[in-house]
Amino acid sequence: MLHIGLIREEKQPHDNRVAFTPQQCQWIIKHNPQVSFTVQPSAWRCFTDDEYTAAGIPLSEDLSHCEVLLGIKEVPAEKLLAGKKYLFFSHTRKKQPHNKHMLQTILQRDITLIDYECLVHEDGQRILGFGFFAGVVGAHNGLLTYGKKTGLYNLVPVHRCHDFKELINHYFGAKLPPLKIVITGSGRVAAGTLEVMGLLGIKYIPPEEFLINTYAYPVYTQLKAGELYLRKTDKTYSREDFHLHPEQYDCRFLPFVTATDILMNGIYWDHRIPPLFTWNDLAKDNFRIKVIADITDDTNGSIPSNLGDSSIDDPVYGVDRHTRQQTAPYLPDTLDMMCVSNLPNELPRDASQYFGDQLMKYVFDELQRPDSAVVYNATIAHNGDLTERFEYLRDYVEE
Ligand SMILES: NC(=O)c1ccc[n+]([C@@H]2O[C@H](COP(=O)([O-])OP(=O)(O)OC[C@H]3O[C@@H](n4cnc5c(N)ncnc54)[C@H](O)[C@@H]3O)[C@@H](O)[C@H]2O)c1
Repeated sequence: MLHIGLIREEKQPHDNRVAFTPQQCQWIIKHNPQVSFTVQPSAWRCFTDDEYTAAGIPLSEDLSHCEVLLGIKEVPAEKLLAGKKYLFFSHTRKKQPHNKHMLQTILQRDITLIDYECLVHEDGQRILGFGFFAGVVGAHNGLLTYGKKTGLYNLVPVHRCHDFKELINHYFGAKLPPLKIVITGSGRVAAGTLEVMGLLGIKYIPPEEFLINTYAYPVYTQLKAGELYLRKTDKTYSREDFHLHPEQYDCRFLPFVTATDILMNGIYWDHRIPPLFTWNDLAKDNFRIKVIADITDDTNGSIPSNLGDSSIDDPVYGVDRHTRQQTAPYLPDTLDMMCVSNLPNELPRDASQYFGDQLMKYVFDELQRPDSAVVYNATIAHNGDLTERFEYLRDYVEE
């Protein structure tokens, strides 16, 4: 038998997502009679204890009989059970200082830690992630903010909806004014934003036409890395080369600041990649963008006016384009920034189901194979010792 426990999220503030929904647990047990689930009760999980009970999944505070424990966020050190195999997002692989004590405890307690973030397909693409629903919520929030700012229309906040289906119902009959939206990126976040464009019937326009034309209806364009960056020396773009040497590329976004009302930013970014525009560009009269949904969300990162995270309850702040200071949002001359860092928590039931689907399809069988390379490559600690791939964390845990 394989006993799997779904742990309660204990990190503050409490996360409301879960690795498997009640229906997914039910489905797995039906098709894998050798597997059992136990769920630790939780008052803040997006699926209630009663929903698990109704699906025939037992609840128990005590998970000591489970070999595998599934969570989402980091587990507080004092809650870690010795000798268990844990899967969660540990945020330790970049030696994050705030998680050092947790990893030290994992090693002391002979725990095996498999990090979701390190589970990748053969081509290096990540198997698990919440980006799609971050994109959905981010795009919605960008549109909602623009509606509030201009007073032209109203949208309901996503977290007031029970789930994505209810959100889609709100879209029936929604009529948006003519507005121009730029979406950046081509990953899961971008896919989520495109979903919202499709649901609202916002029309795609190729970038070169978007730049010069005006439209009587809402439109969007998408800028992928190939359209955003050019190598300084020969004005070409090669994906492989860009990933290796992004500092050798210029960003070509600038013309779009004069032709765009809402920017939905979903690119991959690190500090070597040039920002989309500068503070000086922002202060110019021809800067047209009124709202930025910065889903990528790096403080002073790809968007210089990202002055830090906002929250689901208070998602938008204004930025004065001249003083560079944070202000109240929705003022006539502010640039309004939506910089929520945990967007999928606004649609936790759908985000959890999507996550669980990927986990079921691509990880579940691997977990039961003793020689799985996919699992091995994501195993940071095995029975209380760092694995070879993660040996580079030794100085971090021994500091
Ligand atoms: N605000 C939120 O709640 C939230 C939630 C999820 C993700 N995010 C952020 O959104 C951004 C995009 O996430 P995603 O899920 O779409 O990512 P993804 O992994 O699905 O896609 C990233 C894109 O960037 C490209 N890329 C990958 N490595 C790269 C490199 N080294 N250099 C340049 N490009 C590279 C990939 O080819 C892909 O097109 C990330 O910064 C992520 O942290 C934010």
